[in-house]
Order: sequence, then C-alpha cells, then structure tokens
Amino acid sequence: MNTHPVEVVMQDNQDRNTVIAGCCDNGENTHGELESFNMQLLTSSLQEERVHGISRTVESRPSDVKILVNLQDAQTVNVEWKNLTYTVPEGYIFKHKHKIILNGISGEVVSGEMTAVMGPSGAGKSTLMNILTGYITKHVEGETLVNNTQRELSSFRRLSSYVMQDDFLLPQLTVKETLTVAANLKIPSGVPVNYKQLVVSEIIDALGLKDCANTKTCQISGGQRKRLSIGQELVNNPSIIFLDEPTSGLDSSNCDQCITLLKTLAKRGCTVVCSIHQPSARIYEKFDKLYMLAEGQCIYQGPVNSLVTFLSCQGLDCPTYHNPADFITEIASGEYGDQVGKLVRVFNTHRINCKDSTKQHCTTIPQLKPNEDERAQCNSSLLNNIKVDLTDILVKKGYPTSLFNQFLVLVKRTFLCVMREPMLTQLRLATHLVVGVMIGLLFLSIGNDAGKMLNNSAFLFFTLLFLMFTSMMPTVLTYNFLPALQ
Ligand SMILES: Nc1ncnc2c1ncn2[C@@H]1O[C@H](COP(=O)(O)OP(=O)(O)OP(=O)(O)O)[C@@H](O)[C@H]1O
Repeated sequence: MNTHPVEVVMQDNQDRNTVIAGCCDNGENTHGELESFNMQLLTSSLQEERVHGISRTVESRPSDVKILVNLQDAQTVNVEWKNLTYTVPEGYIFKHKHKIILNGISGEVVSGEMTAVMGPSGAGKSTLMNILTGYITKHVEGETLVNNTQRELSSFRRLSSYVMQDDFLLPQLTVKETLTVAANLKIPSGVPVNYKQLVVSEIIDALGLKDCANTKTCQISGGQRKRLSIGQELVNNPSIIFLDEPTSGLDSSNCDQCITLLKTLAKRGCTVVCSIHQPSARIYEKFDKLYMLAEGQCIYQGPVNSLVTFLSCQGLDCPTYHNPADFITEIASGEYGDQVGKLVRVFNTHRINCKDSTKQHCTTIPQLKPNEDERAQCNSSLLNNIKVDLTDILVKKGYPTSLFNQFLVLVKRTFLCVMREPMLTQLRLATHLVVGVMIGLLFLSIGNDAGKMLNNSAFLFFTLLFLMFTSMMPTVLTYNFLPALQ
C-alpha cells in the first residue's frame, strides 16, 4: 500500500507557520473521510498543546510524522495503587513460611504520561506489572483504583494492553498476517476493512517492520519480534498499555524508535507504563515519570528530570556525566550503603503529607519546591484528571467482535498454520490413509451381517478414538517433539 505525504501547515500563538506533519493517505483509497479524519487528529493534537500553555514550533521529525495518524486519541485512564502487598507462601509441602515480594507500595500512573518502572533485578518490577494488569490477583492486599473507582477486572482487561517480556507469536504466520488477525479480533466488525488495513500498514511502518512484513515470525529477529508484540497491542488503540522490558534485546536505534513510538502514544492521551532495566541516559530522559523499586518498596516516584535534585537533597550527589538511571539503580542495589530504608521513609512521609494537606497531586518532589516546569506538568496532570471520561468503557461488557466473527478469524488462522506446516500435514494425511485402510480391511462388509452388530459399535468406537487422538497430535508434536528435533 503506497503512502503519500500531505504537508499540513498550522499557525501557532505567535502566528508562525509550522509544518506539523506529513499525513499518510492511502494511495488506493479515494475516500475523503479518512483524509479528513487524519487532519482532525493532527489538528486536535496541536490544539491540545495550546491548552497546556505550550506555544512553540513543532518540528517535523521523520520518525514522528508518520506514526499512527489513523489511531484515535485514547480515553483518559489513571491508575492508582495503595498499600499494595504481595506475599507468596514458601516451602514444598507445608507452606507456612511467607516471602514478601512487594511491601505496602503506593503510586499512580496518569494519562498522557510515560512512566518507567525501574529497579535492580529481583526488585519486583514484573510482579508489580502483573498485579496492575490483573494477571496476579491471589495473595495481593491493597487497593487498585482506576479513575478513582475500584478496578473492575474484566472491564479493565478490555481497555488495557499488556506486552509481556516473552512473546507468544504463531511461527507460521507472517508479520502482516499476525497484525491483521489482531486487527480483525480487536477492532469492531463494523469498521471498514480498508481502515483495518490502513492501521496494520501504519503500525508496520511505524515499527520499522516493512522489510519483514511478509516474513514468517519464526524467521524474524528478536528485536523485530519484540516490536511485533507491541504492534499487536496497538491495533485497537489501548487507553493504557503496560510493557514489561520492551527494550530488552533491541539495539540502541531500535530501542530509541520503540520508546519514541510509546511517547507518541502517551502524547495522544494513552497511559504508558514500562518496566525497564537500566536505560541509557538518552532513553531515560524520554520518560515523563519514574517509579523506582528496591527490595519490593518504592524509593522514588516523580518526574525523571527531578531525580538528581531529589537525591542530592538526601545527600546523594550524582557524579557529573553519570547517567541518573544508573546512579539510582546503584543506590537501590546498595552500592552507596544502606540507603533504601531512608529513601522509602522520605517517600512515604511525603505521600502522607500530600494526603493530609490539599490532596494535591503526589508526583511533586519530596523536600523540594516544584519549579515552574513541574507546576505546569502537575497542572496538566490535573487537567487530564478533570478531563476524565468515565464513560461506558469501564462498564462496557462484551467483545469488539461477535463470537461468530472470532470463530471465523481463528479458523482461518489455524487453517493457514496447518497448511504451512508441511511435516505435520503430510504426517496426518499418511496416518489417516494407513489407519483408514486398516479399519476398512478389519471391518470389511460388516454392515450387511446382522450377526456382526457388536462389530459395528466397535468400529464406531475405534474411529472416534482415532479422530480424537489425531486431532490432539499436532499440539503434542509441535510443543514437545519438534523443538527437540530442530
Ligand atoms: N511466585 C513466586 N514465588 C516465589 N518467589 C517469587 C514469586 N514471584 C516472584 N518471586 C520473587 O520475587 C522477586 C521479584 O521478582 P520479579 O520478577 O518481579 O523481579 P524483577 O524486578 O522483574 O526482576 P528482573 O529485572 O530480573 O526481571 C524475585 O526475587 C523473585 O524470585
């Protein structure tokens, strides 16, 4: 599908002309409405910048301009967790010992911001992500609020997306087919096919997967797999997206591209939460907020650019030219003595003070007066809170597509997978032929002899048993034996 850039020129507050985007237009598409829809999105994003009091020339950057112009702005979803404790029973038979993984942590992520969840290995990042997404519910104490109301798990799962550390891609499908299946399942059936195709090709473009669009997922690189997993979750424009280590296995340029894409989503109103392990300084500064974990406790939550000042207020000066992300990870790992307890106390005291006073946004910095920039950021978060649209999305039940449509999409997907697995298909064909001939010979002409009635039931039983076991065989072969043979 060809894309043709359309230059959009807008005026800012000081009447400066600004080229803001090269809008993608489907070359084959003659519908004016999609073009005007794109323009609307671009215009609204510019206006939003003005509302937040920022009047500046928006530069046209090649990586930004073509990103996801066909996805609509996300719904506002703010998530807050209070006194979250996760304890697991230990021991094999008598599980009377308990291990505390997360110890009474609180925090929040807000719409329009990209939050990094950081911490040394074993600090509890993945566990926190699993609890927030609702993958872990057992042995969890504390509250999780969505837009200030108790999280209702089934509806929250529907409006959120979770890209886990390990991907689960079907090896026989190509990149484009994988995204198309995701689009067919996640975008409502009423939406025109053209639009779904447009979204798929846009995600392929934005994630830099054009070169491997027609390559099977078993043949693409680790970085491409990661980007594809993210792309699968983007098709329905989630309001909140959780990503567990999205940059692991990516080179610096891919990593940069991936984080830029997530930042673009955040700017559209999506709440982006990423667990990340020691990001480079360049990647670190792209995040809006940091949620730092150490030994299952929170030692810092606030804007990334205030971290160094906060630490220096606690007597921990970040060496010049040292990456703040590395510095806080070193502190959390105990390289600067036992600082974790002290930082946890400072953070908790600050939260309590916040609650006791004007219930202001608890993302301001402990022991620091927020500067003008931070106030502006705080205001924008509050604005987002006011903008909260607690509409149907939280109470909406059901899936975007009908059961029948889901069945059709999955049958088509399975058919493609079966046809592309020659070894399994040939094996199955051969087994059916051989067993068919054997059964045929064994029970030859039993139908005409009333004395062989019992043989008829034996024939039916045997045939059913055979069909049942052969339909199970692909799963057993694919997941247990084939990897060992390769
Ligand atoms: N079900 C469980 N039973 C016992 N221990 C667990 C369980 N789940 C997590 N843990 C432990 O909790 C700690 C935190 O695990 P988690 O995977 O959340 O860490 P992480 O910060 O994501 O680490 P990494 O960066 O290495 O992925 C680890 O020490 C882990 O062994």
